[in-house]
Amino acid sequence: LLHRHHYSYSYSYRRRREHGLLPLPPGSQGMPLVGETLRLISAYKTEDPEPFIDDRVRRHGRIFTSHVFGERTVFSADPDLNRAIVCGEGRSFECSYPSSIATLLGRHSLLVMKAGPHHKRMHSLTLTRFASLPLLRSRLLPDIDRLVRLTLGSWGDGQLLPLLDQAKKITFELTVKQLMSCDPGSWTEELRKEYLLLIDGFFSVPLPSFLSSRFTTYGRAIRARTKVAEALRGVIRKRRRDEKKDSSSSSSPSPSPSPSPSPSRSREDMLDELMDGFSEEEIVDFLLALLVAGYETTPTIMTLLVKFLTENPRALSIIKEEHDEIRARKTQESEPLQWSDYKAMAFTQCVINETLRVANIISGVFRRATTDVHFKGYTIPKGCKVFASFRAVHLDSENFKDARTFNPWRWQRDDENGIFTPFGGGPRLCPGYELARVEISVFLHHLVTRFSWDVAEKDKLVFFPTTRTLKGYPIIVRHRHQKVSEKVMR
Ligand code: HEM
Repeated sequence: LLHRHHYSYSYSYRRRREHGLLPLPPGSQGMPLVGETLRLISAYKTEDPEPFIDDRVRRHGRIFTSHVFGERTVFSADPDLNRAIVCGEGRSFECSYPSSIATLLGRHSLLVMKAGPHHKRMHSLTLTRFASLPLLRSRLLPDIDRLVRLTLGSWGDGQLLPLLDQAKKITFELTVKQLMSCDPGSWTEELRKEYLLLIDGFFSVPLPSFLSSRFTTYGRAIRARTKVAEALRGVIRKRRRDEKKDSSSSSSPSPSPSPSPSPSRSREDMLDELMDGFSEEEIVDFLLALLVAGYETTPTIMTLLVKFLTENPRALSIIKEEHDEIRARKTQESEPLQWSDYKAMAFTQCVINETLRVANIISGVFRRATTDVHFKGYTIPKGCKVFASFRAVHLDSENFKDARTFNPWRWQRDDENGIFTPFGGGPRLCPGYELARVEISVFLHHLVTRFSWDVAEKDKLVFFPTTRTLKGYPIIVRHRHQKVSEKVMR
C-alpha cells in the first residue's frame, strides 16, 4: 500500500510529462499514509492564522499539492483559482465531504447535495427565506431584535458569561424561530443540548461502526442525530395535522398545546414552504443542516468581533458612538430597531468584514475535480481533491495592505475586487450571508448600548478544528447605568 501511494503519484507525474501535459502543482507528499495531516493539525493549533499554507506558498507558490486526510489535495491560495473552483461547481468541480459528515447531516441536506437542478431549487428556496430584503426587513429583523433583547435582558450586573455560549444560544433560538416559528423554551433548550453533541461529531474521528460505541464522540453524535431528527419529525407531523384541521374547518385554527413548539407560529416560515412536495425525510435533513450551518459560524464571529473590539479601544469607542446615536433617536429604551437603523450601522459593517477577513470561521472549501482542470500552467487531475483557501487570500499582503493587522478602517476605502469571499461564491454561495450580518449587528447594538465588559480570563485563538477561542471568551458584564440618550446629548 505504501509503495502504491508513492508510485501512483510519481507515475501520474511522469505520465503527464511524457505526454507533454501540464504538471501537477508542486508540493510534497509528507510521510507515507498520514502525508502532511499531522503537520497541518499541529500548525493550526497555534495562534498563527495561516502557518501551514504560508510555509508552502513560500516554497512552492500559491497553488501547491499536499497529502492530507488520506488524499492528495491541491491547495489554492490564488484568488483566480478559488473563483474558478467555486464557480465551476457542477461543471468541473463538485463538493466533497467525508462520509462521516454526510452521515451526520443526512443525504438530503443542502450542504452535501451535489450541484444540479434539485440543489438549485433548494438553494434558491433558502435564499428567498433568508436573503430576501422584504422578509429581512419585515419579519427577520423584528424577531432577531426581540430574541437578542430577551437573552441580554437576563444578564445580571457583574455576571460572568462565556460569550460564545450565549451567542450560540441566541443564534440557535433565532434559527429555530425562522425555520419553524418556535419560540424559545425548554423544548428548544433540550434540542440545543442534543445539537451540541451532534456538532462535536463533525470534529471527531469516526471509527468503523462495529467499533463506534455509545461512548465515542462520533457514536454520541449519531445518537444525538437520531433524537434531533425525531424531534423535527414531531414538529412536521403536528404541522400536517394542523393543516388538515385548517382545511377541514373554515374557522381560524386553534393553537395546539405544548410540549411541541410554539403556538405562536405563523404560516409563513421555512417549514411551510417545505410541506408541499417534500418527504418527511427530506424536510428533516434540510432543517437539520440549516441549523448546523448557522450554529458554528455566526456565534463565533459575534464572539471574535467582541474580542477584537476589546483589544482595539479606538474601534470600540467608534462602535459605541455609532450605536448610542441610533439608540438616542428612540423615544423609549425598548423601542425596536428598524431597517433604517441597521443601514446606519456603517462602521459596524467594517468591523464585521474585518473580523471575517482575519479570522473567518470557514477558512475555505473542499471540492473534487470532476474533469482534468488546466490552470496557470498546472493540471489538477480528474478525481483530485482541492482546497480553495479563502483565508489565505484574505491574509495575503498582495491583496490587503498590512494583511495580518486588524484594521476595520480599511473597509471605508478598500474596494476588494471580488477577492473577499467569506461566504463562498458560485452556486453554493452561503444563503445566510445577509441574515448573519443582521444577527451580528443587532447583537452588537444591544451589547454595547446596554453593557460594558471586562475580559474574565485570558483566552487563546486557535484555528483547528475550527477558528475558535479555547475558553469561549469569558467576560464579566456590567450594566451601563447612564442613559445612552443623555450621554449622546452632552
Ligand atoms: C458569519 C456567518 C457565516 C459564514 C462565514 C458562512 C459561510 C459559508 C460559506 C463559506 C459557505 C460555502 C460552503 C461551500 O461552498 O461549500 C456557506 C454555505 C452555506 N451556509 Fe453559511 N455562513 C454563515 C452563516 C450562515 C447562516 C446564518 C446560515 C443559515 C441560514 C447559513 C447557511 C448556509 C447553507 C445552507 C450553506 C450551504 C449552501 C449550499 O451548499 O448550497 N450560513 N456558508
